[in-house]
Amino acid sequence: MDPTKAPDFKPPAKDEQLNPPPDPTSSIPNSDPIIPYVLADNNESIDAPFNLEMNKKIKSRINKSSFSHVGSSNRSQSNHIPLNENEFQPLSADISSNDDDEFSSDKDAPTTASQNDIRTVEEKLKLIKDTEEQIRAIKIGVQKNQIADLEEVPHGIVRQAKSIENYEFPTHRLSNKLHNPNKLPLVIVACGSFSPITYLHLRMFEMALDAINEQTRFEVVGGYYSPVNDTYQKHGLAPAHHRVRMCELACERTSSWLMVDAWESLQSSFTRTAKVLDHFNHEINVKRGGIMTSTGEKIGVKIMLLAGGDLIESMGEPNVWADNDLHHILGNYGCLIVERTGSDVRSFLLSHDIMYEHRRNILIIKQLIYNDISSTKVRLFIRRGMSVQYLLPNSVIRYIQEHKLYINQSEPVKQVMGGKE
Ligand SMILES: Nc1ncnc2c1ncn2[C@@H]1O[C@H](COP(=O)(O)OP(=O)(O)OP(=O)(O)O)[C@@H](O)[C@H]1O
Ligand SMILES: NC(=O)c1ccc[n+]([C@@H]2O[C@H](COP(=O)(O)O)[C@@H](O)[C@H]2O)c1
Repeated sequence: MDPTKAPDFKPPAKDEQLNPPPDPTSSIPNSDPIIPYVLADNNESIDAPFNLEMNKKIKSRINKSSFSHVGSSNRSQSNHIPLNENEFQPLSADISSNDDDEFSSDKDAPTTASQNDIRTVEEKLKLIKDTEEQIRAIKIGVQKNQIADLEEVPHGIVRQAKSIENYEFPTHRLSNKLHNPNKLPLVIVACGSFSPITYLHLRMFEMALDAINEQTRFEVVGGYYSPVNDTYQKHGLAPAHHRVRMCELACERTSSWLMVDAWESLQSSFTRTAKVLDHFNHEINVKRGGIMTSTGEKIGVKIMLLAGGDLIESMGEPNVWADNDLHHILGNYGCLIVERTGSDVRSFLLSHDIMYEHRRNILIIKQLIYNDISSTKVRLFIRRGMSVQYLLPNSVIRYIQEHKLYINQSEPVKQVMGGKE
């Protein structure tokens, strides 16, 4: 739990620079904050549907900005990640009341656009509407990928290497292409112990997926677990290669979009979460050049940290996270926070200066069906010979049994009873 106990942990100094600094080749794509606001959500419930009026304005802006770029040299360089703000779709926050005037005057007096352009705009809007309707029609009911016959996925596929020399970034479920022309790509990364991974950890991603689809203009193109390194001093950590493998078994046979990345676990020491996210940015945006849009252009993928309320609250504890790291994580990437039973994440965000500063890049996800499966309790049940059926996937239970994990450990009563160390 306490990274200050990690062998290489140095207490953060004020204004400390990232040490070592992030890979200089790893430039963060200039991706927009997510919407809607979290604290300033205009009294709307967090699970309110996407604001249609705002959506219309954004679409209108998209059309305008794409027209303004037609023929520009930037646009024709199809292989670069847009780092120039002008090349991105507008922020909801950028759409001011002046824009409202601009939009209404466009409607009344299209003085600058030719008739041809207007037809193209209308056609384009119709295309967007049709695509959205199609997507909406497909999205009603249980999704095909949710009922994929995952039991058919072959057993025994090991994707992650056990040493950094043989490491390869997993991309077998990372989409190559954005499906929705109105959305921006997003990869979700969950950092944690996963000792062992449970159905709660799997559900967290599904909850995040629903929230992103409903409330933001991002399209999820991949999801990753990044199990923490063995040097992270936490009770109950099984060796990293077992935790990676259990995550892999859980993903391969229960999900059609989740993957496990062993990079963090294969490092020689504890890697701060800010650097782990830099690694994902490097692999996805720098090395792969982002993702293809429906128009064949490559754009940067936004990367966000997925975490539970307890992890976020640890950001307020002294000496656990460096301020610079928090600015880096929340400012350049962003955070999806799954509310944990009994924790008041909104009040915490309000009280935490750095979080509040980056609140537009943070989305709180309400658990509509509360799930509080705890890895600590699962380990306890295993030690006591009790059933853990239906708390975690069978393949993971089988693996724990085969490798005799968690049977000879003891953990402080305080941790088992719910008080984190
Ligand atoms: N009940 C929960 N609700 C929401 N998020 C949770 C819950 N339990 C765990 N998480 C989140 O899951 C991620 C991975 O958790 P991690 O495995 O590090 O701890 P844990 O699940 O609390 O396990 P342990 O019991 O070993 O402490 C973290 O972001 C954590 O906040
Ligand atoms: N300074 C940091 O980067 C920092 C501090 C505390 C926890 N973490 C990360 O949070 C995750 C979960 O931690 P816990 O299991 O202790 O809640 C781990 O992946 C850990 O690496 C990072």
